[in-house]
Amino acid sequence: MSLIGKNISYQIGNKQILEDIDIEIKPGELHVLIGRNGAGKSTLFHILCGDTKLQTGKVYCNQIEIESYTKADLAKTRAVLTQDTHINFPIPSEQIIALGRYPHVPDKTKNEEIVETCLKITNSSMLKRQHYPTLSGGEKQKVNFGRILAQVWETPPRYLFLDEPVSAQDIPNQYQTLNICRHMANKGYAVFMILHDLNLASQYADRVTLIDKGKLIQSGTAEEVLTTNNLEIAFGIKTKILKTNEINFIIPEIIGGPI
Ligand SMILES: Nc1ncnc2c1ncn2[C@@H]1O[C@H](COP(=O)(O)OP(=O)(O)OP(=O)(O)O)[C@@H](O)[C@H]1O
Repeated sequence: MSLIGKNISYQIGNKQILEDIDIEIKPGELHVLIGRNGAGKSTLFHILCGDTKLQTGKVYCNQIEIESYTKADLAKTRAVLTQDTHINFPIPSEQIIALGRYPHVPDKTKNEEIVETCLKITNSSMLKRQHYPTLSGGEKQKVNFGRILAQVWETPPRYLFLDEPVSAQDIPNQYQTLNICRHMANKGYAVFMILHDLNLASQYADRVTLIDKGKLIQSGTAEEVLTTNNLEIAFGIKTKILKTNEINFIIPEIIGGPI
């Protein structure tokens, strides 16, 4: 059981966005995709989760081509947190989380229990009756995280796809979100996320995949991939790596100056 992308290439007009990428997302692993703005992370992410149609290459989810899944089966197999969820009507936050249960058998008691659990673990219980459009950016992100947890809250292995899940969050909420992701991976879920914070990647990832200009640079443990050499190739920055007992901290050289 795993999600495998093979020889994935993608082009828009004359622009090559992705070139011959091979990648595997495994249950039990927290896998972080990193790279510069425009490197092709979101494009790859949306191809792997089945939201963007393949041009070249294949994606197999549990040995079955992702394109042969029905929308309903895919929704039970993997949940996707994107960066923006625009909802402008006055719907209570708990109903947003309840949307995650929509693909499943309508078991009212069980679904209500799952929604309550997902409100609780994302620290969103106090927001449950507040209308979604009135939430702050970080609160919306937590509620949407709760929604995708509710969507795959069944027996693992299932897949969680998260595009910059902590981009709007303060430090305690960042750790809370990533601790939940860690817990889900430990339970046997496959967790695949895009992160820009290299130190969070270093701290939480079992596997890091680094891409640059649509090409795979390296995939491996954080220690193998987050090297001064790779970071200079992909980000064009010089870094120092501070090794501690817990993690390797990446300290970038301050670049740029006043305009
Ligand atoms: N419709 C389009 N026409 C032209 N170029 C496009 C189009 N859609 C995406 N691109 C380009 O594809 C490249 C990859 O985009 P993508 O969103 O995958 O990057 P990313 O690594 O997720 O970046 P970021 O970190 O900024 O979110 C970018 O250079 C982007 O400008």
